[in-house]
Amino acid sequence: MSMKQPLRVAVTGAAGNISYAMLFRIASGEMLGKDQPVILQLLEITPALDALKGVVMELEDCAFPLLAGIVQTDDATVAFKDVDYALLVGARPRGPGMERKDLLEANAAIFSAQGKALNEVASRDVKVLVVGNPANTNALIAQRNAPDLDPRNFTAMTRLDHNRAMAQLAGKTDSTVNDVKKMIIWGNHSSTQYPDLTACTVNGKPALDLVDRDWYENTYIPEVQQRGAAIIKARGASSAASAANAAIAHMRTWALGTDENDWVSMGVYSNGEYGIAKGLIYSFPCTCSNGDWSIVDGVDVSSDFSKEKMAATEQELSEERDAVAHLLP
Ligand SMILES: NC(=O)C1=CN([C@@H]2O[C@H](COP(=O)(O)OP(=O)(O)OC[C@H]3O[C@@H](n4cnc5c(N)ncnc54)[C@H](O)[C@@H]3O)[C@@H](O)[C@H]2O)C=CC1
Ligand SMILES: O=C([O-])CC(=O)C(=O)O
Repeated sequence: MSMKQPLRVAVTGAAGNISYAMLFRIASGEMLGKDQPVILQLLEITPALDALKGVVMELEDCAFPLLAGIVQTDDATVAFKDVDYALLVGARPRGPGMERKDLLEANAAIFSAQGKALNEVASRDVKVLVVGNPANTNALIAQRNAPDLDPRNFTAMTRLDHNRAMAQLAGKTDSTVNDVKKMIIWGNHSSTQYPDLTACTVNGKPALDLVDRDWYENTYIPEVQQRGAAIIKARGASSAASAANAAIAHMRTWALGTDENDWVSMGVYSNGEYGIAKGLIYSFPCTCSNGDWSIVDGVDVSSDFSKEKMAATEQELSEERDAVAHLLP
């Protein structure tokens, strides 16, 4: 029997596709460690509570030794009560031909209500990951509606983009993802994101020495940017298992730390780093230790190419922020 106290983990949209690929792995210890019991606090909208009941029955039937309790509710103040981790997944997914920001109108209100609920009842150290799209701006909305919580507690998921970028590069260079270090996704989880290989290495060699500039600019970057849309086209539904995997990895890294000599990409609160407007939730290269993240300092962003790409995705985030100004106290 473990001696650790259970941690409380909220998951919203708990009867949805991503959650179905995620909850069982959280309950088995893949997110917070094989010695860390968890209490799952699951939020759904009222019409989905029956479906949620089925998911909970399955969680029970796994008899996970680390699963110390399950709460199922349609009330955010119940779901977020005293939570240490909150994975905000519940939101509408996009369909073919849509950009993620087209979901802003449908989804933004969810995150202002949930920010307020987190502010009211969550642990003061709660670590929040927003997965629901458009993730960066939804994270901004939640953060601004939680004035009593540190803005650093609110993050948005670009780990899936980071993992996609590593996998595509490993494939191209005939290596494995284990050989790829110091990948960066800058900016928005959208088609303006900038997958940057300037600092990246493969087996210790600069990635940009191993690939053609033309492939990098005209094939690689657009493929990473458009990978979500390609999956929607192929599957008829947006990525779920890979999104769940990235959410678990994001939280695990935040809680348990980054590997030596490497970093991850996280959408985090900008304090003006790299000249990015203060207050935006922008994806930066980050290291984590002791349950805290910090933005990696000193990455070379001096090329015109990098400057342009970083500014374009910042501009899009500013526009999204301005479009939801009415939800930003
Ligand atoms: N940041 C990222 O990298 C990724 C983000 N996503 C986004 O994640 C979100 C969820 O995707 P799926 O699980 O595939 O969708 P889904 O439609 O299968 O599930 C969403 C669930 O959220 C629930 N929900 C809706 N409003 C809610 C509310 N106010 N409170 C609690 N639950 C609520 C729905 O009832 C549904 O069960 C979408 O917005 C999708 O675009 C998806 C993949 C990657
Ligand atoms: O593309 C989408 O709408 C779902 C998503 O965020 C992704 O797969 O990156």
